[in-house]
Amino acid sequence: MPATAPPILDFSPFYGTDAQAKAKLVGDVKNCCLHNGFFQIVGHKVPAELQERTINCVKEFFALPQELKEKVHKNQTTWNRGYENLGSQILEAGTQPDQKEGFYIGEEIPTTHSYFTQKKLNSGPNQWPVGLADPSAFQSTSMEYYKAMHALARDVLVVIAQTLGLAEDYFEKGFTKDAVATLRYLHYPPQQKDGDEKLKRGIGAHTDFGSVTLLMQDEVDGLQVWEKETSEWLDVVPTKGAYVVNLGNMFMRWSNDRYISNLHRVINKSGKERYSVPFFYSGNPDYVIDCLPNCRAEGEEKKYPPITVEGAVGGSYKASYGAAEAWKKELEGKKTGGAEVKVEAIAV
Ligand SMILES: O=C(O)CCC(=O)C(=O)O
Ligand SMILES: [Fe+2]
Repeated sequence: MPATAPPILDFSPFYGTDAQAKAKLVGDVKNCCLHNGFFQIVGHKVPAELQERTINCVKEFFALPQELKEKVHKNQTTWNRGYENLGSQILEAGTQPDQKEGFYIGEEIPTTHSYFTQKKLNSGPNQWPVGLADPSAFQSTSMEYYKAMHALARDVLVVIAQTLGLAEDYFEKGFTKDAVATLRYLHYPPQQKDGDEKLKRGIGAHTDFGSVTLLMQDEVDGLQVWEKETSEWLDVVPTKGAYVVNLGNMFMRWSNDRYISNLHRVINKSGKERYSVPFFYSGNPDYVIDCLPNCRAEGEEKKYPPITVEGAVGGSYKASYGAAEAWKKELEGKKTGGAEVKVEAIAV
């Protein structure tokens, strides 16, 4: 059978009473988690109208004059909220900086909150742009969508718990309490059709850092998922209203590598502007990630020592920005005849 992009699963049985349909959903999700940790869902409860309003916010923000975007630059915070220029991150060693610009949003955490004072995982106040038609609508829509993503992530985790034979509320007992998550608005300008595919990426091949990612794509394609069985990149053709769901590195570690955090990338060769909205669910920063039950055969050792969510997610994040800085220094070095800086392989 030819390899296909992540299957589209109907999530609606999760909200219904049909036990057989629920069991099928759990079985399908399990197969995907074992295969490459990627699936797509329709039949969720996020209103299409809210998705559309959110995508409109994304487009309006990136259409702002550059100086207005830079007024809310994320470098003005140490907690990574706000605008990020094109080319700020390298997610694939050996490629040029990623051809995307972004805007980061998270929980509105006041500077008096312990998450802020203890510098927990990107926690702090958001930065909100000015110059939009209705700045307060941008803010309220963004936060409404952010909350809807939290709810959907928790529902997906209930199903994932069941795929491992765990109680439905397994993750709700601590992991999802006061959980940290990041919503990211992304814009990928069109890349030249004859561009060097090997070196230019919208986002270089990478795996995500956290537990689960929920991605809304607009109608322009470009996302590809690595298929290890056939060694090829499979296009994830956008399906209106669907979420691409994938497991991140922390979940893979948590499951003793039973479930997969898989490589994916974006190359925007469509000739059109591409927009997407990933939501990265990290979890409670103090929660300790230690091999989940039912993830080891009799007598099999744990592969990893326990680590907090903060420890697992925080480190990978820093590495990907360090690589882009190193690349820029290397260029400068070449121009001035200075010493070359080697771009390190990135552990993401
Ligand atoms: O834009 C996309 O389709 C994918 C984005 C992504 O993989 C990421 O931000 O980690
Ligand atoms: Fe990703």
